[in-house]
Amino acid sequence: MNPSGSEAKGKATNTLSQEGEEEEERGSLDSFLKWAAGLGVSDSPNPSSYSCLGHSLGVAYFPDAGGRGLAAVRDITRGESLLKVPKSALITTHSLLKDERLSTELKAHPSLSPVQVLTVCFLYEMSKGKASPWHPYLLHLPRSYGILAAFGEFEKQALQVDYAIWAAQKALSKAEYEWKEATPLMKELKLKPQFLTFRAWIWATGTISSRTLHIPWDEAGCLCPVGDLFNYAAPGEDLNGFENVDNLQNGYALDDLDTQHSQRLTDGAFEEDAAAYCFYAKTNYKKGEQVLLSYGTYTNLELLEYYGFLLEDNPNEKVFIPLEPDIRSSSSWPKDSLYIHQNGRPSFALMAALRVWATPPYQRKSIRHLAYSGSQLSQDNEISVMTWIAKKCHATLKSMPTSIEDDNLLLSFIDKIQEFDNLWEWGKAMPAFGGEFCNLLQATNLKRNNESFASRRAKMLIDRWKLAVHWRLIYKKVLVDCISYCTDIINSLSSRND
Ligand SMILES: C[S@@+](CC[C@H](N)C(=O)[O-])C[C@H]1O[C@@H](n2cnc3c(N)ncnc32)[C@H](O)[C@@H]1O
Repeated sequence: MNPSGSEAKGKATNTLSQEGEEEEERGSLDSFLKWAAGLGVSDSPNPSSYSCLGHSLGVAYFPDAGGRGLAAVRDITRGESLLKVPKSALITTHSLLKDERLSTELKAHPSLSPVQVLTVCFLYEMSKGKASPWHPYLLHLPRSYGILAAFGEFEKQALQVDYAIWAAQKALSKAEYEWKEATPLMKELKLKPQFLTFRAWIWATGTISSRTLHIPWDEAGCLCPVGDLFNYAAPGEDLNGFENVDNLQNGYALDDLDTQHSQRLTDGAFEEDAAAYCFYAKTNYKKGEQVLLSYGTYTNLELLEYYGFLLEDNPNEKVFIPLEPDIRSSSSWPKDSLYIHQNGRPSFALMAALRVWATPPYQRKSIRHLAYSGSQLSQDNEISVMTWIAKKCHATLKSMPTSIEDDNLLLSFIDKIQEFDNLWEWGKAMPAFGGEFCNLLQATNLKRNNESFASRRAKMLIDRWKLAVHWRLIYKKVLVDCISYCTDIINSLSSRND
């Protein structure tokens, strides 16, 4: 272990393409960790001025789980204190407003939201370059974000599902609106031209949304040097055991347990007594393992929106299928409670709403309380609900432009895409995706004679495309699992009549 704690060995692995980036970054990383130690950040009860890491944690690369992150440099026991970041080291709107010019100019723009203000302050510091007191921190921030607001038309359409496309459009419109509103202030502050662009704004908002931690005194949150190097693990995995076919049929489903398991969703919090952001181990870790933080419960679409990644197995995933308006009007369940869980099981509310809807209107009033308490109404009712869901999932899958097999193939091609020097060569290799390929060409705006995927812009676009394809693939897999689940229930109920 490097004494600075900037490099952890063990289970972390590197890819070849990352090595160059790492080499480039290592210099700034060591000085960043030393700078943070100077601010009192430490993973040890006996802080060192040389590096803030090395006692419990070290920076390492996990290509399949978040890229750069923090690894255990020794065996760690659940509940142990891992890292403390003093209040004075947190980057908040308040700390940034110590800059007099910023503070004065801001007074003339009272309508900007707290997050807009933090974004402007952040870009202002970026624009100051080495003159910013936060320069060592700003230098090591990742340069690209695949957040939903960054999705162009091509990536949006690649999501294939209306509500996801709509969410991407909404994120983009919101970002555009907020950027335009904040631009006069940024001009008055004389930010360098590259920090005035919409691209810079998207990057800054992506950085802020994916790295800020909650603090009680500012709703925009804080940037937390070193504390923001923890990658994410979804909370709630341990609850999967609660749900099985029996208790679902009796009406108990994961969403009802949310209040129980939300008691401790995060493993880091600001502690007034310590005047520091404090991080604790949520589980036991072996030396070399990645230490993860649960930022909160998010569906994959929300993870894409705020963090720019998604999880293949996300216990908090919610998949929505198109529902006829009279299903919603026949019950009072909120729209966002009517979904399918990651394991293919319909949510409690979706089952209750469909049980009522599948009952003749004149009987609904008398059975509603039973359905709302999660009970099956009758065998016939249950079979018709399960049949309806299975058919709906099937029709939804059929209406999508590509199948699960297509998407799996496409994902493996996207992984290999960098091996092709030439876009047209790649296009020939995968005629099955002709339409999507043409759209990619248009989106990258690359001409026949300028065919490389090597440009940073093309690479970022392909990363976002991959995220979109991955998202729709997970969506489809959940529908397939839901069909199997409904079919099993139908078969089991029907066999009772035999
Ligand atoms: C707070 S930062 C974590 C540190 C970050 N990896 C870095 O290099 O600075 C959050 C970002 O890390 C990445 N990330 C975190 N957890 C992840 C995971 N489980 N899978 C993929 N990416 C993840 C995403 O890009 C996310 O926006």
